[in-house]
Amino acid sequence: MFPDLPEATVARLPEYLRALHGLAQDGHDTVSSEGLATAAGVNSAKLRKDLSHLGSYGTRGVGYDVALLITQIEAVLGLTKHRKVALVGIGNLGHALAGYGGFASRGFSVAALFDAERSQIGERIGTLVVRHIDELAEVVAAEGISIGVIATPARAAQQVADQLVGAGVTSILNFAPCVLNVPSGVDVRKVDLAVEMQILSFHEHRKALTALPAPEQPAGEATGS
Ligand SMILES: NC(=O)c1ccc[n+]([C@@H]2O[C@H](COP(=O)([O-])OP(=O)(O)OC[C@H]3O[C@@H](n4cnc5c(N)ncnc54)[C@H](O)[C@@H]3O)[C@@H](O)[C@H]2O)c1
Repeated sequence: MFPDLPEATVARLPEYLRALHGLAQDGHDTVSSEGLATAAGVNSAKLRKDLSHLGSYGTRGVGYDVALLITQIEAVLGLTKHRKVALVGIGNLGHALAGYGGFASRGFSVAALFDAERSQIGERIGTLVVRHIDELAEVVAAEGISIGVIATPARAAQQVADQLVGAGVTSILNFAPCVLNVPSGVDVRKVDLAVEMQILSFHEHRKALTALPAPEQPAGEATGS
């Protein structure tokens, strides 16, 4: 289904979905492309093109049906199926992710927690208990887990990725700052806050440079035509 959907469009669909859920909660039945674009933080021409890939064009003068568009986007993203996630590495970040209650309403549940450190094993976080990484394969199979989240130090991440793949996980979200090698058929997404900060640093740097006063022209030199 939707084999030609551009990756950039796929990346924007969750933003549209978030905006649509907000509109629905506020009692809106329909929304214009401009209204949805503003709520999602993209430009409206891009939004219309993205949604046309789904066969959704809206109605002239009315806009998009909010409930219908939510259903269409959830179907494309495969969110009609609740997905179970295994979280590996229950340190600072792992604790924050394990305790975050916002995943369930977005179609996911953290179904199992793993760590390699004996002192962490057995800790209860919410309704889950941290298990040893050696139990990964057994739990992934029993729970039907398809997504793994890596929140270990970078030095352990490749080994953990191999264990996840070996256990049958086919999608990995990697928080460790390193590149993972995985077989074809396994999808990896990376989240790196430091990279986002470095991009913002670039913009700060550029703003500072463009704000500098133009160098003074030497006396007597022509300044233009
Ligand atoms: N992406 C981001 O925005 C972001 C932000 C903060 C941290 N990080 C990264 O996330 C990772 C975790 O950071 P943290 O501060 O929570 O680290 P941490 O040291 O507090 O926790 C890491 C956990 O991984 C466990 N671990 C180590 N090797 C393991 C293995 N082979 N199998 C299972 N568990 C193992 C450790 O026992 C520990 O509990 C790091 O790679 C860090 O760089 C990413």
